[in-house]
Amino acid sequence: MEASHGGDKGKSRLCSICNQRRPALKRPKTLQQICKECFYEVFEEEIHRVIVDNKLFKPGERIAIGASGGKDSTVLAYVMSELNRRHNYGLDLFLLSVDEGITGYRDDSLETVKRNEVQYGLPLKVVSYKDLYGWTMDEIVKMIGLKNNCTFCGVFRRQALDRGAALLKVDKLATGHNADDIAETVLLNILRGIYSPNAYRGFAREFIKDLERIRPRAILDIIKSGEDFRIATSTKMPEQGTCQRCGYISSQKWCKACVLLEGLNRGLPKLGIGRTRGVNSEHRKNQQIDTKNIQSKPCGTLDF
Ligand SMILES: Nc1ncnc2c1ncn2[C@@H]1O[C@H](COP(=O)(O)OP(=O)(O)OP(=O)(O)O)[C@@H](O)[C@H]1O
Repeated sequence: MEASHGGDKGKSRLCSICNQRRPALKRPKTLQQICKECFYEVFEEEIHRVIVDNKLFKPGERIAIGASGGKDSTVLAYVMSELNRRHNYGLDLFLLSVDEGITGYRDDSLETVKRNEVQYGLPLKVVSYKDLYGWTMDEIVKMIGLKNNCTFCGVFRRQALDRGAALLKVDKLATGHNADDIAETVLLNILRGIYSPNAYRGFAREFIKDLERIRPRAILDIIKSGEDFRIATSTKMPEQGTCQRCGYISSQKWCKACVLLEGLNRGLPKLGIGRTRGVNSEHRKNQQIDTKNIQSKPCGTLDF
C-alpha cells in the first residue's frame, strides 16, 4: 500500500468491494474502482444473473459460440463453459468459427480458437467461405479491390454463422458482441435514417469512444436509448422469410449473400453493393404495405 501523505488525497485507495486489494480498474457501469479478482467475480455473476433472469437457455439445449479468436469471443467461450459447469445449466456447448480465407489474419486467429477447443474442452466446427461460397476473401479482394470488400465479408459471415449453426444442429448461437458494438449499431441506425447507408461507419466508433472518455456511462446510455426506440406505426417493417435461392433467412426474394455471390460469379461484383437492385426490386413492389398490425418495436440490428 502506498504511504499516506496526509488527508484523503494522499491515501492509496482500496478496492471498493473487498476493501483489501488495490484497484485495477474503474468500471464505467458503476464508476467503482475494483481489483482484478473482484472484477472477475462480479463480471461472471452478472452474466449468470442475465442468463437466469432472462431465461436465455433451457437444460439440454445445444449452443454454438461464435468464436473468432478475438478477445470478446474468447472470454465468451470461457464464461459460457465455466458457468455451464458451475451452475449446471445442462447445455451442450460448441465452438463455431468462420474462416473467411484472409491470409495472415484469420489463419492466425483460428489457432487461438483451436487452443480454446483444447483448453475448454469444447468441440470446434470451422466453416469456410471457400466451401460455402466458392470464394475466399483474398480472392474477392482481388476481384473487387479494397473499397467494398467489407460488405462481402460482413454479409457472408452473418450467413456462414447461420449455416454453421444449422450443420451443428444447435438451438442458439451466442456471439461476443460487446457494448461498443451495440452502441455503434444504434448510432449507425440513426445516422442511416438521417443520411445514407454506411455513412459515418468509421466515425461512429471513434465518436462513442470520445464520448466514453468524457462520460463513462455514455455507451450504456446509447444502448438504453436504442432499446427504448419506437418505430412509427406507419413504418413498414421488413418481413422475415427465406431466400428463394439458398433457403436461408431473408426479407427479400434473394438474400444479400446470394445477390453478392451472383455478382461475383458473373464478373459483376458491384451488383449487390449499396441499395439492392434487380431481382429483389420486383419482389419489393409486390409486397403489400400492411401497417395495421405493426406495433411499436425495439429497433436495432447488429452488423458482423
Ligand atoms: N470469423 C468468425 N467466426 C465466428 N464468429 C465470429 C467471427 N467473426 C465474428 N464472430 C462473432 O461475432 C462477434 C463480433 O464480431 P467482431 O468482428 O466484433 O469480433 P472480433 O473483432 O473478431 O473479435 P472479438 O471476438 O474480440 O469480438 C465475435 O465476438 C464472434 O462471436
